[in-house]
Amino acid sequence: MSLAYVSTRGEAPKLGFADAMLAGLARDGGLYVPEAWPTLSQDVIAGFAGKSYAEVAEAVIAPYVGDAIAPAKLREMISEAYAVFRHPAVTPFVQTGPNRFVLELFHGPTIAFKDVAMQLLARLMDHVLAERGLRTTIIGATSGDTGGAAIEAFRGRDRADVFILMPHGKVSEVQRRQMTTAPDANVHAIAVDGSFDDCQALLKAAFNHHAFRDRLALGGVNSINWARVLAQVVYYFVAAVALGGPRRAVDFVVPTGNFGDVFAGYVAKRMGLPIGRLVVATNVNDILARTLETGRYEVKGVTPTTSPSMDIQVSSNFERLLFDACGRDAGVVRAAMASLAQSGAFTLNEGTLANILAEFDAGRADESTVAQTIGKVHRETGYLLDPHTAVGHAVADAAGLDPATPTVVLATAHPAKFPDAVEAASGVRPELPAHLSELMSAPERVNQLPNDLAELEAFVEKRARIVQDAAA
Ligand SMILES: Cc1ncc(COP(=O)(O)O)c(C=O)c1O
Ligand SMILES: N[C@@H](CCOP(=O)(O)O)C(=O)O
Repeated sequence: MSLAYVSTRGEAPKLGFADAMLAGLARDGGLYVPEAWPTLSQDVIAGFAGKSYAEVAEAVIAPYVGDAIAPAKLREMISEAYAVFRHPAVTPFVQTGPNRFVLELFHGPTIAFKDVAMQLLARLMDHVLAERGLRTTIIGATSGDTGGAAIEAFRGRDRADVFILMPHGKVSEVQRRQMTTAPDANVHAIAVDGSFDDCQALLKAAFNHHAFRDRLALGGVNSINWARVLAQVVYYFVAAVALGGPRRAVDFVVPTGNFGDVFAGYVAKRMGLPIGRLVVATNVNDILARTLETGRYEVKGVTPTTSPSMDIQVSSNFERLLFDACGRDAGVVRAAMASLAQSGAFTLNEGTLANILAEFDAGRADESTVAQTIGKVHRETGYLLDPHTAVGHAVADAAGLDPATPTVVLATAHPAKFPDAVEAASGVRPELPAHLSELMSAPERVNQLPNDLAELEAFVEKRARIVQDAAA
């Protein structure tokens, strides 16, 4: 049997795994979550020691998939997805201090952690679409990394057209080129005049326009899609077990923007993984740190930083945490989201905030701290952090964590994605891995659009093959 998935806003139909994955956003604007958290026994978790990444992935993911995909097919897709990674461990560690470990999540094709989930998601979606004889039109929003990973994972696939919205002029050159140099006809990079939050709002508005959504069979590859978050749960198990779990707890510090990655850590904990603290690390765009300090989630303007992928104010997956932390009362979530839409803020009640603080800590790192951290870690260990990982490393330094507990900082991007910031902080210009050697000279193809839903919809309608098929 497949688990049922419910919307955080309680007004969309319950779906099985495959339908929730194809739906992306729930029809009531909410996010799908499993009706209950599957758990793994401590013996099963202990048994992950010595297993390959793909084997652990199968054990963690299968309970969420149930009979929606045949087990042998699921195993095959997982094995293929992680075979494309350039490191045999898929997500190896580097030690940067006593009991401090950096978990490198950037050995996939686009050298950011998004590949870990996207390589699997593309295969899962393709499989389900092929079984059903369907096509999808994917709209994605990116602050820099999701877009490149999605384009790489879906390019050339016959069943999906992909439209990626990026904030014009606000991603790094490497990130932009990863989105604009794919020659495949089924992928479209769109530079929007606005911020990532504008891109994500456009995406959600397109999904909430049901006539458009249905005509185009819209699909999502952002962390609004439950399957994206699910695939990210795996590396928490892999990392914790490598450091002695489940016999001892491990703390995780997670560079955070849209709250998908750290929410995946929360899911791992709900499943039975002994995680000590989950630390939300933000740059100066610190809505999440402020929310945990004050109980008030309040959107302010976005400040550009050297960690542009985390220049986010409206942090989509916080809605999933809110749903759990308020006792899964969809009415509370609806009220909070209505208040957010109306006044740009909502306030958590005491019990909900206490439930969140029981699991999470938070901290922020400003720009000079990020630069100092890159320089210091490089001087002391020879290791180059990217600016997003440096946010995590700096927050870990200040978080007051128990020194006897291993701390894992998630390394979410390769430093060569942000060479200017890394060079300025360390004096060393990081080189792109060899497989990206053509990237900086390949011709670019990009479309520019205003921050306007009607224009976006017209652009997509004109190019999506699903519309052309229907007209033929
Ligand atoms: C390099 C990098 N680090 C951290 C984050 C933040 O992750 P999340 O949005 O899952 O919180 C992102 C964007 O998602 C990113 O691209
Ligand atoms: N930082 C992300 C923003 C989108 O996050 P997602 O996890 O919801 O896809 C990016 O790099 O695009």
